[in-house]
Order: sequence, then C-alpha cells, then structure tokens
Amino acid sequence: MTVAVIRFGGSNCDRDSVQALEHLGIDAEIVWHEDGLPADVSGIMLPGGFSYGDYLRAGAMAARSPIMAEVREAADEGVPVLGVCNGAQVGCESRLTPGVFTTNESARFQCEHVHLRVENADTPWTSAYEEGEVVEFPIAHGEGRYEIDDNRLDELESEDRILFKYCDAEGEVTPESNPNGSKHNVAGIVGERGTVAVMMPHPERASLPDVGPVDGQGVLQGFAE
Ligand SMILES: NC(=O)CC[C@H](N)C(=O)O
Repeated sequence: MTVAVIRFGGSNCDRDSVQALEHLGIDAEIVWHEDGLPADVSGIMLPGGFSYGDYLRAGAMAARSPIMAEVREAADEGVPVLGVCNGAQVGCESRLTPGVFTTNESARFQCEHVHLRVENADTPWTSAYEEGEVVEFPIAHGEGRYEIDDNRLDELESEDRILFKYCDAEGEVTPESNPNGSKHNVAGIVGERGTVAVMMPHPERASLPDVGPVDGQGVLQGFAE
C-alpha cells in the first residue's frame, strides 16, 4: 500500500508528509504531477506549500494540472484523498470538496498553533479521536479562511461533513478562537465521499515526537483505515 504525495511546482510539505506517513508505518512516495498517478496507489495526499506561487488564487493553477482529473477518478473509485493546507486549497479549487479557502481576515500570513474541536469522529480521518475532543495543530497560511454560501454550509453541517472547527483550549467555538475568519470556524471538511478530506491545519507537522505535539497522527492514520 503506497500513498502518492503529489508534488507541484512550489509544493513544500511533500517531504514532511512522506516522513510523517512513514513514521506511522504507511508507505508513501512523492509523485511529480507531470508524471501522472501510479497505477497501484492506495491513497493520495495533496501536500502544503505555495504551488505556482499562489498566483491567481492559492491552489487555482495546480487544480488545473491534468493529474487532478486522475485524482478525481481515483477518489470516485474510493481511493482516500487528503488535502492539507495548499492541498486543501487545490482540493476546493478542483471541486473535490465544496467551498473555497481565501485570504485570512487579518490579510496576513499566520503561523501559529491552534486548537481544533473534532466535529465528526466517524470518518477514516477522525476515527482516532473522540467527538468533541480538543486537539492541537499548527497552521501556516495566508489564504485559509473558509468561505461557502450559507445554504451549502447548512447542508455540510446537517450532513455531518465538518471534520474540525477552530476552538479555544476548552473546546469553545467562538469568534475569538477563529484564527482566520473561516465561516462557522470550519478548519476541515469531507467531500461527498467521506474518504476525501481537506483541512488547513497541518497534521504532518504534528506527527513526529521529536518535533512537538503528535495530535496529527490520527488524521494520517486515515490512510491505513
Ligand atoms: N503551508 C501552506 O501550505 C501554505 C498555504 C498557502 N499557500 C497560503 O499561504 O495560503
């Protein structure tokens, strides 16, 4: 079983992602987007970074790489797909998941640790946690504010497709615990299939014990589910 971590021009979390996955015993390899998807992949990760320098909108150009049609096909067949940070932006820009990630309310690049509340623990990406559990993840983005029209957000809420919300250390979801102005404090969602997920916080940067907190391991273990 090998997870393909797709590298676009400007990806910069691809090696960290492979390292974090391998630490968990999950085989992973970097795949250059122009080479196309290997035939036998058992998972796909869209890593963080600044693909194409975030020109136009973050993720917009990578979303138009031909490999994304292959990713969609694999996702439709049930191959798990996880987009993290720039990968989440690529996931939304390529319509694997609804909504968009746009400029932070602060209009600044923000690099900090945040608390997240697990909203739905019944997905491969969150089954390692309890519903309502508070976890700590790093964020590092300039365009992480989740936007979607109100009706579709209500749908996501009622269909239980929100994985994580930004919260405070006690698990309260408030405007003060929202680092970037995301609607309803949304930090990560699943697509129509629960096997496709995107999130702005970085699980791969919270997975190696030598580096700091390891709350992110549970998300990456989704590939082994
Ligand atoms: N860490 C990242 O993936 C950076 C995300 C993105 N390019 C932004 O700044 O919004």
